[in-house]
Amino acid sequence: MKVAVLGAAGGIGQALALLLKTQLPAGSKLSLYDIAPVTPGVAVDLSHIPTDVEVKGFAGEDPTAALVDADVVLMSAGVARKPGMDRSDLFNINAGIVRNLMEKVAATCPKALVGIITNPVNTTVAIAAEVLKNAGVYDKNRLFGITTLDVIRSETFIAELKGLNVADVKVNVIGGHSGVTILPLLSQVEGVTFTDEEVAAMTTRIQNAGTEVVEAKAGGGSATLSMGQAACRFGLSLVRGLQGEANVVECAYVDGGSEHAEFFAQPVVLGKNGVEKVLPYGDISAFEANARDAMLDTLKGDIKLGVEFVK
Ligand SMILES: NC(=O)C1=CN([C@@H]2O[C@H](COP(=O)(O)OP(=O)(O)OC[C@H]3O[C@@H](n4cnc5c(N)ncnc54)[C@H](O)[C@@H]3O)[C@@H](O)[C@H]2O)C=CC1
Ligand SMILES: O=C([O-])CC(=O)C(=O)O
Repeated sequence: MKVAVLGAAGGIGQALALLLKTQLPAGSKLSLYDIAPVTPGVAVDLSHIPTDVEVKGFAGEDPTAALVDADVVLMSAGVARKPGMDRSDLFNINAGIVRNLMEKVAATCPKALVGIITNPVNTTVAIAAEVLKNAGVYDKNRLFGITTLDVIRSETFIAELKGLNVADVKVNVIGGHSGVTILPLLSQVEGVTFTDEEVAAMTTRIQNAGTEVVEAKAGGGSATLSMGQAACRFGLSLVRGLQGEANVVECAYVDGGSEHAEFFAQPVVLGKNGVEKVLPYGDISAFEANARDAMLDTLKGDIKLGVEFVK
């Protein structure tokens, strides 16, 4: 199994690469690419960790060498937010970066499962899809926006509030990955009840959790370590699905035939070809149905921006 990380010298990329080096199955290959010249050095550094995962690093303008024979590509290349910015403010720089890297993915490893981390995810995934379509290699089951950070935050915050073991808390988060498009389905959390006030406050906290980190880092970037963990969990789930493990389920932002929008985050079963099955997200409360309906104009606008950028 070969996993390529694009943006591997960055805050997320280095954390993710470390976790993958220690957690990928024995015999895997880890391929690190970043425009930054330090990247081969990051690979040398990781290669001294005694696990059976071979690490190679590539720098410069062209990611092709890193992408050859990749089964999974995880992309965090781009710029991150500073206080006062929205994720959508990253579009001007990151849209072009994602487009250019996806052109290389389409040409070099068109069958790879691709997980997009680079923000604004609601839009960059649409950009990636358009590039793959233009190259004639689009397979909707192989492209994912990684929204796992919203899931692990929800699980952490709920466990804290209710005094639970976080390992026992499972939450689906649907929609997209910015502000009001992030919708945790708190009504479905087993064995937990929330007051209306708790639902409103918890939903807002989860939606603003990225900003919480951006402000706490005070100009030093956005979530990197928790995102490294989230992307590692999602990447390992992709690998487990590819290896034929049954019942691997994650929420992800996919082109899954949703009635709500062209791309919509919801639970999916992962398998040998990426999305094996899109799962219904189940019964939701009136509060959640209102929030879902209220997000759709924003989400569809974000997607349209990505489609139009490539066209
Ligand atoms: N999906 C999610 O839940 C989350 C997404 N993000 C996003 O992930 C992205 C990366 O964040 P960080 O790692 O904190 O940023 P960072 O600035 O620490 O790292 C980004 C890396 O991308 C590299 N890069 C820039 N242009 C490139 C190109 N053309 N080709 C290859 N590499 C290139 C840079 O050299 C740098 O090493 C941001 O867009 C951020 O908003 C961050 C947190 C959560
Ligand atoms: O908020 C940001 O800019 C980074 C991000 O996507 C997150 O932490 O969820």
